[in-house]
Amino acid sequence: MNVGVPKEIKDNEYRVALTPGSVGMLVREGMEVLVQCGAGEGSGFPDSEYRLSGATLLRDASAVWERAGMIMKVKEPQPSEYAYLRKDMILFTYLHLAAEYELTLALLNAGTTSIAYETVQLDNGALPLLMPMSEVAGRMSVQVVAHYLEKENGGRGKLLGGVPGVRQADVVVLGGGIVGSNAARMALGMGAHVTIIDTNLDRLRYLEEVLHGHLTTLGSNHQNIEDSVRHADGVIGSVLIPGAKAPVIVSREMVASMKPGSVIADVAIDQGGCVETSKPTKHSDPVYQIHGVIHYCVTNMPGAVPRTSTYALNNATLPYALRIAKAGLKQALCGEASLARGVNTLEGRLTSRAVGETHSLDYVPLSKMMG
Ligand SMILES: NC(=O)C1=CN([C@@H]2O[C@H](COP(=O)(O)OP(=O)(O)OC[C@H]3O[C@@H](n4cnc5c(N)ncnc54)[C@H](O)[C@@H]3O)[C@@H](O)[C@H]2O)C=CC1
Ligand SMILES: CC(=O)C(=O)O
Ligand SMILES: [Mg+2]
Repeated sequence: MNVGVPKEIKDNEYRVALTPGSVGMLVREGMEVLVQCGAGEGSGFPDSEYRLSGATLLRDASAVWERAGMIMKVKEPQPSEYAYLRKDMILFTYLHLAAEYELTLALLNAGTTSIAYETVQLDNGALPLLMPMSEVAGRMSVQVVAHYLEKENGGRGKLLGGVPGVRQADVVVLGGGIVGSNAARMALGMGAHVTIIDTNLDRLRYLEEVLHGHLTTLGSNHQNIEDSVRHADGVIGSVLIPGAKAPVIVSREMVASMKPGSVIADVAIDQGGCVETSKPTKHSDPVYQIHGVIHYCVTNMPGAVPRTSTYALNNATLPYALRIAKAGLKQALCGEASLARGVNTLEGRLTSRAVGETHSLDYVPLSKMMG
């Protein structure tokens, strides 16, 4: 099977789907790997390293898309890439289809088989291909909050950790999963007071045990969210229902109750966001204000630290890519339930229940299509 790696074209997206080292692994297994010239530059990998690893370098994105049996990307295809989608190809990348109606239709109309990194799911519920980027985004979100709390950046001029004799900042983390726990660890490390709110009480028990510092854990309900958000200097949105649109748990009224110059980083924006006033932003124009509250809603946060993110992503995706490329898709899906859960569309049919329910589209369970 040919594996193709086009250059990412989303705003300020510097990650690349395969490192030269990963290309070498695929080539050693007998695959041809087609890499677009310049695809790795943003992550610090020149074309020469890909050539040494055995990749075939192609100048145009169209040539990579046309010749590859499996396209590996980082971000969901952008509208200008929809024309490349075909029936006889596998697309393996982040997709976030619950927040991408047009892309969902484009995949269905083209008959493309797509596997979303973020819905590959182990039997215990863990999301192994989302996890590394959630670790990055969770850690970054605290840098974001600290940055925008500074006066010159529009914030209320508060230091996360305070100083002796002056109260530290209050950071509220909505959803204590991978993003949330990484955010909490960073914020606690900087001396902030952190409140983590989650529906999963076992998760809160665990977090209370492993995290140290000024930490409060709260069950997720309207009252707890309203009270916490009102007093927060920073709010980090990190709830997820895998594959589905994020539940909106912070209302416009709650945002209006926050102090001017406080900051919301809605990391869950790639699934639609968990704050009523959130709308997607780009690295080139990352924030806007509503009710005097700074909103940061960048959908590809890890793209800003590509050297870390590309390696972290490859650690997780390469074993799956090797399995698909070696065994072929059908065989790989039969042998690997976690990968089968990642399939969102198969040959023009929607196989994700969560996406079907979000967009009111018919879906067919994968098991029915595989016979
Ligand atoms: N903007 C960006 O660049 C990035 C965004 N993300 C996104 O961040 C979000 C979170 O991802 P992960 O932490 O990996 O997910 P996760 O599954 O590890 O954690 C989600 C947590 O939300 C909790 N939750 C669900 N409903 C809730 C509710 N109503 N109230 C409170 N808690 C609730 C769950 O119990 C779980 O603990 C996802 O949408 C993911 O795609 C991840 C990486 C980068
Ligand atoms: C998960 C995701 O959307 C990202 O890493 O950009
Ligand atoms: Mg998106």
